[in-house]
Amino acid sequence: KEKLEINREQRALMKAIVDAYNRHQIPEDVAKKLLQDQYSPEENFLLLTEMATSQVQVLVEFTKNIPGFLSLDREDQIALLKGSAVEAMFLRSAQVFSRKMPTEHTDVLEERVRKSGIPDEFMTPMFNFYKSIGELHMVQEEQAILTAITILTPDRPYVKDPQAVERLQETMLDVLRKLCVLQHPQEQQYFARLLGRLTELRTLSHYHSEMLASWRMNDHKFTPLLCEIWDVQ
Ligand SMILES: O=C(c1ccccc1)c1ccc(-c2nc3ccccc3n2[C@H](C(=O)NC2CCCCC2)C2CCCCC2)cc1
Repeated sequence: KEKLEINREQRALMKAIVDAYNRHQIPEDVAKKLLQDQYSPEENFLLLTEMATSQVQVLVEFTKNIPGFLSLDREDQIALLKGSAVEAMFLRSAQVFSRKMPTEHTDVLEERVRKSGIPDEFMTPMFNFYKSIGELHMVQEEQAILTAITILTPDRPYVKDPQAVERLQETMLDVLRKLCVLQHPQEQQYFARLLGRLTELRTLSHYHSEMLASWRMNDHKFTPLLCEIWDVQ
């Protein structure tokens, strides 16, 4: 029977990641804003670009605290951030959506997102993803480590030393696997289901440039950081 308990080193790794994840929260809670008012597509697009810009800054700070990340090749660090930013944004949006709140608030939030200006053809895959994340009832350690695993994906474009990234990712996967067994002893395949969400996340993120281009309004303005990260303009 392989050793299942999380050893001291893994506990330190997990603590470093969860502390960083909690320290770098999104400043303004977009859900609160959306629950307050119904905005026009233009206002919603502005809200998205503001939220997404601050989230990318938060993501960079979080990533710098992933043990081992800063010892990767500098250009690979950039390639990993660029390659995971959209996925990290959808993952964070899913976590915002599935946060514990009264049912009527979730319904209003869903309505506001549905009517925000995002083209209809993306609604089903996007909300399927949000709901599948919600059903997992992830604890914050799992959310933080899953975000780190998403960032440390070796097969992002332009990564020169994927093996170095794979070594870091495998360390995270091992901690997450043990955490899942400990946190969800009844659900045998919980860890596998969690990883399955990353596949769904990658598929959803492929749409992102069309989602942006067909946001129901014209002359979409982006911040320089988003132009860099989202490959737009
Ligand atoms: O089309 C999208 C897209 C995806 C990738 C690249 C570019 C565009 C695309 C991108 C996010 C959401 C999205 N799904 C959400 C679920 C719940 C709550 C808000 C959500 N949002 C947006 C949002 O602000 N997300 C924050 C969440 C914190 C981290 C930074 C991002 C708002 C923006 C105001 C209008 C309505 C949706 C919905 C759709």
